Amino acid sequence: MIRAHSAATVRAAEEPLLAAGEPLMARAAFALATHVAGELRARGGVSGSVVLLLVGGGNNGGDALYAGTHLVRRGCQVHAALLTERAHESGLAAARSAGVRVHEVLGSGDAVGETLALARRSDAWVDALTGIGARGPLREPAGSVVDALTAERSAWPAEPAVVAVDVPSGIGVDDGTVEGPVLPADRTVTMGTAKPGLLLPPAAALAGHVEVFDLDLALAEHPPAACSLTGADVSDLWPLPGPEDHKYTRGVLGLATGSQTYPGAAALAAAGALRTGLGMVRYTGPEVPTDLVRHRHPEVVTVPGRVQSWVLGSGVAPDDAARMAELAEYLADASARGLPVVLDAGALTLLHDDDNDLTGPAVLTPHAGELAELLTARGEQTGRDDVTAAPARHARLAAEITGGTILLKGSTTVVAAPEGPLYAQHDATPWLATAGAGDVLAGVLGALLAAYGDALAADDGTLTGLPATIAAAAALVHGRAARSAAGVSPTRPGRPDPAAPRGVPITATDVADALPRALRTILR
Ligand SMILES: NC(=O)C1=CN([C@@H]2O[C@H](COP(=O)(O)OP(=O)(O)OC[C@H]3O[C@@H](n4cnc5c(N)ncnc54)[C@H](O)[C@@H]3O)[C@@H](O)[C@H]2O)[C@@H](O)CC1
Ligand SMILES: Nc1ncnc2c1ncn2[C@@H]1O[C@H](COP(=O)(O)OP(=O)(O)O)[C@@H](O)[C@H]1O
Ligand SMILES: [K+]
Repeated sequence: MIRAHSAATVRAAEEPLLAAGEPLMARAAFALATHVAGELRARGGVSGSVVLLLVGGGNNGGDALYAGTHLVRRGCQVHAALLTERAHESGLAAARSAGVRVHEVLGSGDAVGETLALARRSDAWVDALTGIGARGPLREPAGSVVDALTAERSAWPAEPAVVAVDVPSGIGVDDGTVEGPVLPADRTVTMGTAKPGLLLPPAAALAGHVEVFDLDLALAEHPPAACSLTGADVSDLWPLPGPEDHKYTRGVLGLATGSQTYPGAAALAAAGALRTGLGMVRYTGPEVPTDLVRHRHPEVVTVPGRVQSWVLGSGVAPDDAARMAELAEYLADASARGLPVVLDAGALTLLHDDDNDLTGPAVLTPHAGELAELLTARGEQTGRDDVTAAPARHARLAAEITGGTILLKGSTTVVAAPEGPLYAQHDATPWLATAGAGDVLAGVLGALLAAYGDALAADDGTLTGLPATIAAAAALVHGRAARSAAGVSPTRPGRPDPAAPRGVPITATDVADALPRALRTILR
């Protein structure tokens, strides 16, 4: 699991080490210099390269100034552009005496022009304007300098290397928002632990490859603010059948998805669920989707009976009054029994009305537009663009309002429960943005929840965070299946790797079909 801690937690965890005289900055600076040298080596060589440090007024700038001393020793010509009145005092003194060329660009009257001129001669730029001490978007002149450098770089995308110190300066460190200029990095060297903004959209896309440099911070007693599951985490929680199992103990999922108008959603949710592995899928719905499900998936049972979780609403339009009334009934029944339930598409509108509060474990699976509608219906006027600008904040708000877990779909899927860590999963490929992909995801998620259904229904509070972890796991597996189907290799958020395979178009059915292939590489 990749864990990210808030700025306040990092400060609290650093405090005892600093009080004990641990040279944290010296260690951080050495690691930073090593990574900058690595980028230079990959681009032709370290010695003789020119490095520009973009230095702000705090310890983030201090990290870079000390790193500059190591780079000078490795034969680099190092320039430091000071973009504030004051810079880290001892770092600056060390840099000057090591031979770093210091430019007080504020005094020139043209900080942007002077920094740009230095940048054009450099093979690497080190972004050390702000770290966890930043307040709000970058102030002037740093903001204009970053705008100019970003424009310069987009003209020459491969050059120079950009390495961010701790975080790309200007991102919302704790919430992943991007409210002003930010220089996109190739690599972010982050100190002690990842920061939420390095995992959460939209900021995560600006961080490039994230390297966590271990400072031995005492983080064990501090829960992460955000995390990303890895394949190993998913393997750990995946339900594996044992010799004593039979189909009812493996989990039975009830699907109330699809409608006369949108029957395909029923078949796709069933495909996703069946290939996730569970004891049985029961389908309930009108004639057209029922016939389609029987035809496509003869293993699905189409008579009612006991279930351990429900998926409601994929392929149901909110104006389909008869089908919506059925969904409301299933939701009330699941709530009464404490069964986990997935609310997708049309079923999300059940929660527009605050009479339908959730009592059992529930995962809502909106995309940005559906989340905006839900929040607006519940009195928080929100547009789709507001959600995409601050996905984590809006997902958390919706979780608090409804009491459910929100799985917010997008290129990075964000999961938020009313409490506990946020999850950010960037496992898919843009090829997944295709009709019906969400129905497959609902099926995967419902199947996993069915396996844990009895435990969740009997829970006395010890499994509070489990639906969120399961939701993140479903997003990971679904994303990897999409990648496998499209033939795309693993990615980080951000600039596409020109050397990576670009992949091929896929359908939602291809994603369901690729689930076993993806699981083969995950389960071990
Ligand atoms: N505490 C320590 O000893 C360690 C700190 N480390 C580094 O120190 C950083 C934190 O240092 P600080 O607490 O000094 O804070 P920062 O250096 O992150 O930021 C504070 C500085 O930025 C300025 N600033 C704040 N908001 C700004 C904005 N919107 N636009 C422009 N300037 C702005 C402030 O005036 C101040 O000069 C970490 O991110 C990390 O890089 C690491 O060296 C590890 C050890
Ligand atoms: N740009 C993207 N990159 C990667 N995955 C995406 C992107 N856009 C959407 N997705 C994923 O594709 C799926 C689309 O689901 P959804 O919007 O519900 O479609 P539908 O309702 O047609 O099934 C979700 O899992 C979502 O996270
Ligand atoms: K920075």
